Amino acid sequence: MSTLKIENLHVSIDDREILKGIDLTINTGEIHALMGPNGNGKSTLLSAIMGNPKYQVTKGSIYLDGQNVLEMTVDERSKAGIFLGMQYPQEIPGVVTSDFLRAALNAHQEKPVSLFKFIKELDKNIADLKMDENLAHRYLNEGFSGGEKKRNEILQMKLLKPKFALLDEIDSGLDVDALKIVSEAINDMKSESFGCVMVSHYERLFELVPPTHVHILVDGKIVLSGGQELIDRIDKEGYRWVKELGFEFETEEERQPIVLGSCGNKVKAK
Ligand SMILES: Nc1ncnc2c1ncn2[C@@H]1O[C@H](COP(=O)(O)OP(=O)(O)OP(=O)(O)O)[C@@H](O)[C@H]1O
Repeated sequence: MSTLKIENLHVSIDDREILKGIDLTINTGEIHALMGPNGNGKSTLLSAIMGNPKYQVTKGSIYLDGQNVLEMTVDERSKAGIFLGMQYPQEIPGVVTSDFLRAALNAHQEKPVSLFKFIKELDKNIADLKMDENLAHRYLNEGFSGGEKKRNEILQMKLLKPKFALLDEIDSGLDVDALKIVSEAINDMKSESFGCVMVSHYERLFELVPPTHVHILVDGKIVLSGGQELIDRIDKEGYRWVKELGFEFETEEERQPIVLGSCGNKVKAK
């Protein structure tokens, strides 16, 4: 089993503090849902774990099986088994998608993958994801539709086989059929050597890929952790009730998220 452990993480962008003390432990074999109102720091958390230099870690730690992730470069994090499926995948004109995928795969292995094996695996995954095979011969994400970009992120995940996938609104832009295909692809990855954090605003993704843990992030802090009952309540009532619980964090102990019982009541108050 592998563990990604985040403790008291504070992250700023241009000197504005966005994350204000995140504690989150993800083990392989677990699927964590991360929800929260717009602009409260969910993508910031995933980008900081992946090492985007725009996001400055000012306090706290991230460890992967005892290795200090904050001391690693982005490609070292990727080689160590962390993968980010981006909310807004970048278009890279001039870089052919299949060349990019092969280079990424080779960077993760001691010996380069043979062209035959790579093409076989690429073709299989493209077929599984019901992608247009011409996409692999086009420049990376250039002119791809929103849904094609998201499937391309999942294609990368399937080829790289990370220990931990951080999927940022992977469901946005997907039509109902594509959402089922992508969900199946995530479910196929499930194993004792794969863990996942999925950010989404919508219950549907979590119906198709049921999470083992659910967290709500408000104003840079994980304020509630629980199970499916949190998703159901957010779907019915939005976030107002979460904000009305009122959160102030003055001590380390208070910073621990509240855990809700199955009926949605607090079982461990701050
Ligand atoms: N590159 C950036 N430059 C400046 N501000 C940023 C940048 N990235 C994020 N922010 C700001 O940080 C805050 C948190 O943004 P973030 O994208 O993490 O929120 P989120 O919870 O993922 O929101 P959403 O649900 O809308 O995707 C927002 O106020 C956002 O404007």
